[in-house]
Amino acid sequence: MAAVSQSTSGGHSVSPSMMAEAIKAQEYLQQRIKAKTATNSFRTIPIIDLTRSFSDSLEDRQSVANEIHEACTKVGFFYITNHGISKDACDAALKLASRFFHELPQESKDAIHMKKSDQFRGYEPASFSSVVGDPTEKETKEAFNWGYEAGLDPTGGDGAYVELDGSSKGSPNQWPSEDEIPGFYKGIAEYYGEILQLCRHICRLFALSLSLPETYFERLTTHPGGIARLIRYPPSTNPKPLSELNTEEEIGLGAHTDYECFTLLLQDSNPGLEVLSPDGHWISAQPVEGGIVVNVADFLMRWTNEKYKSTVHRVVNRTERERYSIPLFFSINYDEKVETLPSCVSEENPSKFEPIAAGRYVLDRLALTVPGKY
Ligand SMILES: O=C(O)CCC(=O)C(=O)O
Ligand SMILES: [Fe+2]
Repeated sequence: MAAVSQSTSGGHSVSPSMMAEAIKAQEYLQQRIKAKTATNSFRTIPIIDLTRSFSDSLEDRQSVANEIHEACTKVGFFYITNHGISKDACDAALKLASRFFHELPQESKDAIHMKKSDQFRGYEPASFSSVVGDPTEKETKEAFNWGYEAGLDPTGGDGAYVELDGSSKGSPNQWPSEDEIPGFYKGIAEYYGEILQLCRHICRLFALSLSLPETYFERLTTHPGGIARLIRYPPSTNPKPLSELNTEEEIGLGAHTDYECFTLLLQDSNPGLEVLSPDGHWISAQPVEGGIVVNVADFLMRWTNEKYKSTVHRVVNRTERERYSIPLFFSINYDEKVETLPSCVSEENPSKFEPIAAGRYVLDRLALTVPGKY
């Protein structure tokens, strides 16, 4: 998850060493936004056809994993096609996003406002939060955020779900009333369930891509972290093409990296997502027919000893139409404390990182985006 509603993350205590690491990660992000290095620069985002990943042949599955390895070491972003989620299911989810923002009266949105949640859930009005943690940095997006609950998981989960801070409370999700938006929960559950299972499939490919046993991540994803959001970007009031000459952008979502393992992003047919090549060029992640965007996030970058890249991105709606997107930020079980992956360390390349629990890492990053709080 990129930073959302940081002003609601109260009560969280940060240990000095973890705090130092979170500060370093934040500084590293700022460096990447400003730095211009030719190393690892890219101009296109690879498209990976998942057809062979569903094959009975390990060789087929490994060949897709090899493409993922290439994309993650070079770009940190890729599209997947033939992923098994139908066009109808994707269209239905995007339609639900539009219904949420259009059909629900403002007072009903306010009734589930994110400030009522200590877990970043619910309705997030435009400019309520900013990924850079600076309230003067306005963003045009508005969103509805929810997280994993066992009822949304087609496997039913293992009953051991915990939140980011390691506590297990009841579901902190704030759902709109069924009377006002009939079929909303059911529609969300259908889409979320499919995406969650796709995330687990991708975990198997990630394992193969990192020369690990295919089932390596399975026991770590029995009650995964899975914050998702419906996002609406209003039409641009002054559309400008993506160009080096335009420095004043109408920022939908500021430049950031995601914090978890990886993100699966469904976007509608309007462009808006832009990915920063290390040489300073913004590359448009144009919608691809039937494609879902996958990007490596910071926890996975850390877990792979920085072998896999978590790449800076932002959203600018350059059209006169509304844009909708639905990211899901997939994490291993938040209470799982892990060391750098064994295939990413060697005598010549020792681990750069201490073991850390997945949820703790995300929470420390979020905490830092509350100006003056820690
Ligand atoms: O809306 C998009 O296209 C990207 C959203 C995103 O990057 C995020 O929510 O972290
Ligand atoms: Fe993001």
